[in-house]
Amino acid sequence: MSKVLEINNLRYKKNNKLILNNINLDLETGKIIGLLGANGAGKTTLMRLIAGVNSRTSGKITVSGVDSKAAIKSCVSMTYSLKSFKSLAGGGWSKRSDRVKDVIKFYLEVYPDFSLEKYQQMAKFLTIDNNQKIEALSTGGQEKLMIALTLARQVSLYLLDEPLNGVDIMTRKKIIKSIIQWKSDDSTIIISSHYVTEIASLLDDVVIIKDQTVNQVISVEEIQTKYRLGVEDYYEKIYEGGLKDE
Ligand SMILES: Nc1ncnc2c1ncn2[C@@H]1O[C@H](COP(=O)(O)OP(=O)(O)OP(=O)(O)O)[C@@H](O)[C@H]1O
Repeated sequence: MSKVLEINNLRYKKNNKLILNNINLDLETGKIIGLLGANGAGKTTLMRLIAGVNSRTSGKITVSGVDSKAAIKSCVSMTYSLKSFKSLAGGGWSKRSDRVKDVIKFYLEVYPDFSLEKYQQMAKFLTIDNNQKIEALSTGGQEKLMIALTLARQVSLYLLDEPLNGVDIMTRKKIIKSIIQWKSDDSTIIISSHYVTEIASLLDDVVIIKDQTVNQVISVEEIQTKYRLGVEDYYEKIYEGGLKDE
């Protein structure tokens, strides 16, 4: 199986504070990977570094065999908050962004890999109204829109940062179903979430960030067979520092 992501000795400092250190990670194509860690562990930062939104202090990131920021941006699709999107996208769309359909138009212009057909299928499934005003979207409505926009790009790596935050249980289930339904076999999804039990059924592998670095990379199968634990219990034990090899 080919590698979708290789990270070597990644280090990231912000305002003289060390946020991530000595990150080494190899991920194979085709999987759904849970990125787990406590508040402030550095999950969002790691995703932004992979997507090329933040610049690393040192180290190397390779996505689908390419390592320049510009090339990586065309291989990676990440969820952003709609509020922050103006600056991420270099501005411009907010003047036209009254309604969902304006954001779709913006995606079509900016991302040549954006599939309108795939977006429309997901929008139907997630009951997104393309005529709705952006400012009138609820938190769940914004998350659903961001998921549909992100997954409608045809790339090798998707980064879903807390897509279930502030979202009710029915919507969480719908978002999880849409991830399963619209993931292609040759793409990889990294998903961060504090709803560990809810996303567990999606996951092939788990990456745990602790003490500013990658503490664990393990398959869900190994968690279940070797440790006889569910993903959430395993994660809690790692954070408590109490897990020993059997
Ligand atoms: N602009 C900044 N300047 C300084 N420190 C920052 C900045 N942005 C984030 N940090 C710090 O970086 C660390 C990692 O933050 P990050 O948002 O990546 O964590 P996270 O794992 O995504 O957390 P959460 O689960 O709460 O979303 C935190 O300690 C945070 O305070």
